[in-house]
Amino acid sequence: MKLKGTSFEKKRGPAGKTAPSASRMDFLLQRCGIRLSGAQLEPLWRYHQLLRQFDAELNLTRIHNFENMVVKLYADSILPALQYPQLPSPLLDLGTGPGMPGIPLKIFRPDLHILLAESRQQRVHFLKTVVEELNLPGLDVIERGIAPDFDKPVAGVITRAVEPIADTLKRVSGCLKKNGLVIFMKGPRCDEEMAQAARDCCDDYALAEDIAYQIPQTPHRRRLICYRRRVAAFKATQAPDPPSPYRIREIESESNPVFKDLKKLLTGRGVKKGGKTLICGRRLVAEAMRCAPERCRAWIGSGDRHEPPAEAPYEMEWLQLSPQLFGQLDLFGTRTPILLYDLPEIPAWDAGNAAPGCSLLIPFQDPENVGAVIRSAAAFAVERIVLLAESANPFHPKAIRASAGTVLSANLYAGPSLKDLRGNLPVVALAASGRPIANFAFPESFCLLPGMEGPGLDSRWLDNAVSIPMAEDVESLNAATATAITLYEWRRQRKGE
Ligand SMILES: C[S@@+](CC[C@H](N)C(=O)[O-])C[C@H]1O[C@@H](n2cnc3c(N)ncnc32)[C@H](O)[C@@H]1O
Repeated sequence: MKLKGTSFEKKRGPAGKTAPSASRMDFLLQRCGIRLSGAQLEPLWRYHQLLRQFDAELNLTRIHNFENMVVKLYADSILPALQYPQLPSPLLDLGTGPGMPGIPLKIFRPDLHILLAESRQQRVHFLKTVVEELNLPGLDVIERGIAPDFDKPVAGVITRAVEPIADTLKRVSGCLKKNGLVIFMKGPRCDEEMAQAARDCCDDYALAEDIAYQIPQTPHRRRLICYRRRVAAFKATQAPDPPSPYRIREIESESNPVFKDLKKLLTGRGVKKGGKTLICGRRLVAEAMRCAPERCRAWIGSGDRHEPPAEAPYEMEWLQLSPQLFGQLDLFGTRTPILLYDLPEIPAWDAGNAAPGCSLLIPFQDPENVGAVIRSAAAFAVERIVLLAESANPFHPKAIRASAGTVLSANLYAGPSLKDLRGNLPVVALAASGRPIANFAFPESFCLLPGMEGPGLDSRWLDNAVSIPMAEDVESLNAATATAITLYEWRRQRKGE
């Protein structure tokens, strides 16, 4: 992928040092254990350029050396996501200054909804410019100082270089939900602050994590200190909480229009038309609420009133269905509440862009195969998952379940139909007649094309096909299984380099 105003080639500076570039930034991040896709590197590089541009006038950071900026600002901001992957969302970055850690974190973890809170007007102006330029959904600026009267509900707070722990814990008392997390990015010596917090805030917060680590390949030591809130957010006005924050609607009749719309979501066509899906199963529902609370539209229950969990968004509706109606939606018989979930936009795939790595083209018509292959693609860190027009909807409830939820945060793109795939694409196809995979060296950049279930592959792709050896009397492997084996071999070769 080519970035605006730069190139991925290494450049030499005047003194023989490697000049700043996106590829140098990528290299430095990788040394810190952080791997970004091209689609993540581009906005980070753009952010870096804006930070440099505005810094001269606004004095945004004291770190100016390129390599230090990458390591001490961007890598430092991203590493909490590797140390503590269960980051909550929405996540308030309290005192973000020029956007640390919130902006690099958002680029690394696009699934998080991040609120950048900053009290100084000039910095707010810079943040708004960055947010507009990067155009990342789920990245907002809160232009005010956070105090206990700030009552927008959040599931977590993260903060770096702002103030002592106890002060922040008190400051977020109006917005942090019960069981929410406050994550402090600290240096190694913060025991005194923690002792103070234990004295002042132990009724409202419990220490949940204390993770010591080092920025890899550097001597810089860090600590991630997390506190879990034991109590509900206090309203600054002390007004009593309403009995339930959710609108509850009882549905008993098959002819209820809301129920009829829900039933349509049991087919791929209904999911596509309605722009929504049903997520079933306790773990997947919790995962979806954590990753994208803003997409959660309704909590669908039956029988005993299982309240939505504390991290659920208040705007969500609560539908209570009769057991008979619920049974019709409970495709997998989990008997646990189902989530009505807004689909994310799937951007169009740019086939002309020879981006590095693997673009997995999916033609499968069985939603379970689509889900299973997305799960494998996530496991083997495929760069792009391209859904061809023939593919079943990846958000069909069966696909979501087969993907074990990985579809909710996968790098999905919408591709053309099989017949419109350009003949000059660097396609590696999968076919029983192909050359044995063990003798094949995967190129740097390619499109992996498995055959459709049933008809298999169009003959125009057979020249560059690989096959997985099987016992003689077996006709074929399941398409998703064959793809998983191929991805394993691709990854193995890449690691061996
Ligand atoms: C030392 S800077 C750190 C900025 C950033 N977190 C970083 O690590 O680079 C602290 C920032 O927090 C902001 N700030 C301080 N108190 C705040 C509050 N109560 N709400 C929002 N922002 C605050 C300040 O304006 C300043 O920009």
